[in-house]
Amino acid sequence: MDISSGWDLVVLGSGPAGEAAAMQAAKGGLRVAVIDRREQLGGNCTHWGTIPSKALRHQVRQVIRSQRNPLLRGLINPRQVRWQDLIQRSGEVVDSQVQVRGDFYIRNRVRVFAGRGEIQSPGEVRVDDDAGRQWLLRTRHILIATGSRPYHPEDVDFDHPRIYDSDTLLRMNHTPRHILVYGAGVIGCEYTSIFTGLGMRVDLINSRQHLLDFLDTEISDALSYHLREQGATIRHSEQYSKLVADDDGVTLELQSGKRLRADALLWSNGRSGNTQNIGLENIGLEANSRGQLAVDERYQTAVEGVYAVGDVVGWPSLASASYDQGRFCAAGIVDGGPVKQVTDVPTGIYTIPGISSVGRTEQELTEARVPYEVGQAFFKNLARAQITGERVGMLKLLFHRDTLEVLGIHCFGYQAMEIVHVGQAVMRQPSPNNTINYFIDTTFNYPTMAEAYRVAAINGVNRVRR
Ligand SMILES: Cc1cc2nc3c(=O)[nH]c(=O)nc-3n(C[C@H](O)[C@H](O)[C@H](O)COP(=O)(O)OP(=O)(O)OC[C@H]3O[C@@H](n4cnc5c(N)ncnc54)[C@H](O)[C@@H]3O)c2cc1C
Ligand SMILES: NC(=O)c1ccc[n+]([C@@H]2O[C@H](COP(=O)([O-])OP(=O)(O)OC[C@H]3O[C@@H](n4cnc5c(N)ncnc54)[C@H](O)[C@@H]3O)[C@@H](O)[C@H]2O)c1
Repeated sequence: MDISSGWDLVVLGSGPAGEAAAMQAAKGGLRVAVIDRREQLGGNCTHWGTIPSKALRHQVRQVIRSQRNPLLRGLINPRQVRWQDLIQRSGEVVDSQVQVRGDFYIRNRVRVFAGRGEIQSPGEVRVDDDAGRQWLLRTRHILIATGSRPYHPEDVDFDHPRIYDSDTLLRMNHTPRHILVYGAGVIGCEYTSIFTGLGMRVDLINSRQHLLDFLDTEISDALSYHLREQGATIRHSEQYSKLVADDDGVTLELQSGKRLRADALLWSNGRSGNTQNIGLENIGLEANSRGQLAVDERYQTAVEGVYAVGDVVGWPSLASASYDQGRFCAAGIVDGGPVKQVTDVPTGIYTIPGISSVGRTEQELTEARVPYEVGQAFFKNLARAQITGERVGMLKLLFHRDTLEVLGIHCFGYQAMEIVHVGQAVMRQPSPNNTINYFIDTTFNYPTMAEAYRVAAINGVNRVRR
C-alpha cells in the first residue's frame, strides 16, 4: 500500500458538496485530495440525478412545445420518441459537465483518486481502486460527501428488468406505454411529467394525502390539476402490499385492495445516505436509520476533524444546498471563523409546469398568526407569456399587511425556477429594504416574465388599501 502524507483535507465524494468544498479549500491554500469511487467526476448529481433528469425534461418540453406549434405539429409524435434516444442526448450534457468539472480539479491542483474511500482513523483514509491498488492518505481533516442512493425496501426486486429506480431508469432500453410511479415526492412528480409528456399512461401512487405537502397548498393543488390534465392518474393515501414483476410487466397490489398493472414501475420513494462501508465504525460514528450523519454548525460530526456535507447529512438534500454547504464548511476549515449556514433554500421542482418557491407558505403564516396579504399575477395576462404561448402559471407574493415585508414567493409555470430569484433577492434585504414596494417602484424590462412581480405587487397592495 502506498502511503501519501501531508494532506490538509481529504474529501470522499465528488458531487456538488465534495467538489465545492475541495475548490474552496484549495483556493484557501490547503492541500486537497478528492476520492470518488466512480472514474468520472461529478457525483450522482451529474450522472444519475439532477443533470440527466433536467436534460430529459428539457427535451420532453421541446416535444410538448412542438405539439402546440402549428408549424411543427404533425412532424413529431410524442409516442414515437424513444426513451433510449432521449437518454443518449442527455448523456451528451453529462459528458460536457464531466469535462467542465474535471478542469476545475486540474486548475486548482486538487488530486483525484478514483477508488473507494474508507476512513481508518480521524487522520487516515484508505483508497482501493478497481485495479487492486491501495493508498493510505494521511490528513488533518476529512470531509464525508458521499451523497445518497435510492432507498430499496427488501421486498422489492430491483434486479427485475421491469422495476426501476431513478438510477436504473437511465438505462431503461424500452419505451413503456403505461408506467406506474410509486412515490410522489419530487422525483416521482418530475418523472410523471416527463412520462406524460411522451404520451405514456401514468399512475402516480402517493403515500400521503396531497402532492408535495411542503408546498403552498394552492401550488400543490395546481400541480395535481396539471398532472391530471396531462393524463396522469394520481392515487393518494395508498401503500403497496405486494409488487410482482414478470416478463411483460408489473402488477402492484395496494393495501386498499386495488390492483394496478403496467409495462414498468419506477420506484421513487425516498433515498438513503451513502454511509455504509466508509469506515464509520473505525472512528466510533453511527448513521441514523436513513444512513444520514448528524453534524454541528461547522458541519463537523461528533468526531473532531471529520466533517460531512450534502445529501449524507439529510435535509434539504439538494444539489443547490449541497454546493453551498461544501463551500461554507471548507471556508470554516481554512480560516477557523464562524461558518455560514444554508438557510432559506428555494425549492425548484422541474415538473411541467415547473414550481419554485422561497419563504413561508400561506399555511405556515396562518398557523403563526401573521397578518399577511396575497398579491397574484396570472401568466395568461402577461404579454411575454402570450408571446411564448406559455400561459399556464402564476406568481403569488405573500407579504405583511402592515410592514409590507415580503414573506413568501410561490410561483408555477414557465421560467418559475428563474423568476423566483428576483423576489428572493428582495427578501434577503434587511428591514426596511425588504418591501413589496420595490416591485412597484422599480421599472422592469417589458415584455418579460419578471413583470409578474409588478402585477402581483400592485394586486396585493390594492387589497390592503381596500
Ligand atoms: C432524479 C434526481 C433529480 C434531482 N434533481 C435535483 C434538482 O433539480 N435540483 C437540485 O438541487 N437537486 C436535485 N437532486 C438532488 C441532488 O442530485 C443531490 O442533492 C446532490 O447530488 C447531492 O450532492 P452530494 O455532493 O451530497 O452527493 P452526490 O451527488 O450523491 O455524490 C456523491 C459521490 O460520492 C461518491 N462516493 C460514495 N461513497 C464513496 C466512497 N466510499 N468512496 C469514494 N466515493 C464515494 C459517489 O460515487 C458519488 O460520486 C436530484 C436528485 C435525483 C436523484
Ligand atoms: N428539483 C429538485 O429539487 C429535486 C428533484 C428530484 C429529487 N430531489 C431530491 O431528492 C430527494 C428524494 O426525493 P424522493 O422523491 O425520492 O422522495 P422523498 O424524499 O419525498 O420521500 C418519499 C417518501 O419516502 C420516505 N422515505 C424517504 N427516505 C426513506 C428511507 N431511507 N427509508 C424509508 N422511507 C424513506 C419519505 O418519508 C416519504 O414518505 C429529495 O430530498 C429531493 O429534495 C430534488
